[in-house]
Amino acid sequence: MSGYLDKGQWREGWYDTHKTRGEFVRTASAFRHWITADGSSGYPAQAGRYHLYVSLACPWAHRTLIARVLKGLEDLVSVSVVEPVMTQGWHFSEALPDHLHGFQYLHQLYAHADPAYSGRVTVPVLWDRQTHTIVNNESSEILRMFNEAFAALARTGVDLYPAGRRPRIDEVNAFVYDNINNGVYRCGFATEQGAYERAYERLFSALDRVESDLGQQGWLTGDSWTEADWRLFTTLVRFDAVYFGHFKCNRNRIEDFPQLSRLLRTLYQVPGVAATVDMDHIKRHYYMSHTQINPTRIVPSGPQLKFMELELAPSAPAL
Ligand SMILES: N[C@@H](CCC(=O)N[C@@H](CS)C(=O)NCC(=O)O)C(=O)O
Repeated sequence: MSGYLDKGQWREGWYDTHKTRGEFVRTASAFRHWITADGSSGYPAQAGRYHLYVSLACPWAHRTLIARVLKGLEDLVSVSVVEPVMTQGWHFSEALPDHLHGFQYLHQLYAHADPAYSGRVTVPVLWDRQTHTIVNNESSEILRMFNEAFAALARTGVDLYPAGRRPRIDEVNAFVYDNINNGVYRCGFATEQGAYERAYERLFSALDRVESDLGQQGWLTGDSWTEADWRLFTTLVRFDAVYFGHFKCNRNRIEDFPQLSRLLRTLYQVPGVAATVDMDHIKRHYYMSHTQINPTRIVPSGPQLKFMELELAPSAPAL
């Protein structure tokens, strides 16, 4: 079961959708410090200083793991992975330990950063070994920091947010976030029929629009991928296995959209990316953690996912 911290104390509980007429409204991330190349923010980009906490199930955390791999930051930024099924929220185990503090629960990390913290305990979390605090727990910002602040230290010259395309990337990100990334959650976590139906219409009309745009230009913002494509990818990769059934996003599968499934297959093939996709964590997390949606906690055996059956390029490294 999930919950939240109330002045540093753990409490069980889910999002209260009564106040919002059955609609799921995501809360804003609380830690918003910024790592810079020159350290003027107090958080300089340095090898070995920062530690990333992720769930392999979570699409927001997934963006940061992908950026870490594409930039080649594996030796610079270390990682701990939480267990996929929630008990007192995200937690660790012998198999998946907290490499830095040996905590049992992620909420202990939040309370360690701020003993009076009130709010949800979410992944991803970027931790600073030097100041012993959470630098940032907002995935879109961690992604940008990995891209920009670490550029000089990175193993690759990949630029996920090229200067000339920023306005277009920002525009696409806003549309994809509101309607698709968060849109699937709005369907799945709706607690009234009307709220669900509105979310469903909005989600599929957005997918139709992206499908048609992709037919014109190949990638979301031009002739090569950027962070905008990767931010869509983490939702596409979970869609047929989880959102279609568990979140009732079932007008079509991604497999039924020629352009969206092409994008999914192509991005999945980029070296290093397949190792960041853990379908077992993804399925177990959603089907076993959201007992308000799936009380039996049975994890479906299917579907067969064609994009995962393709042979990978031999250079793909492990996570
Ligand atoms: N705005 C955050 C959202 C992160 C988020 O909602 N993560 C989910 C997992 S997919 C989480 O940790 N939820 C736990 C909870 O809300 O209790 C981000 O993008 O980093």
